[in-house]
Amino acid sequence: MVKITKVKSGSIFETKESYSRIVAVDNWIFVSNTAGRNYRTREMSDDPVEQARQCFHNIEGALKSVGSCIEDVVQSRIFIPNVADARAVMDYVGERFHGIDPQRTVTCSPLGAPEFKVEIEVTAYRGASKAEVEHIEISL
Ligand SMILES: N/C(=C/C=C/C(=O)O)C(=O)O
Repeated sequence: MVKITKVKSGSIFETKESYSRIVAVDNWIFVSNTAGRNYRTREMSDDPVEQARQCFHNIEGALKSVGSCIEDVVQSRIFIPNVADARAVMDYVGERFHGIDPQRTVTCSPLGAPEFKVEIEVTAYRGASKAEVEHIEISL
């Protein structure tokens, strides 16, 4: 029997707009597009890199709640509305994913409101961090 776990993490929108921070289907873990807001205090920095830091904090906490971790991430989608913020944000994201190397999509397109400078969505596979990984390098 498939096991499905749905996690709400404190964003007021999770209830208002009927979504989960995480839906875990057996070992596959789908994390919603996550803002750089502290959901408890409702504080959010104006600085895009600080927001990215908080996005990772939120995602890591959510993954932990289902027995997973950032090292289990296999896919990432980074949304940065302002192209001018992309270099700094992606340098930070690159540091955080160093050695994890998930699949990645980056897009510079509008988010729900102008104060959101970055949002991050990931997919993880519980236990991926402990799996044997074959690294292949090709030249295209
Ligand atoms: N994308 C999101 C926006 C939420 C903002 C907020 O709680 O103010 C999210 O993280 O779900």
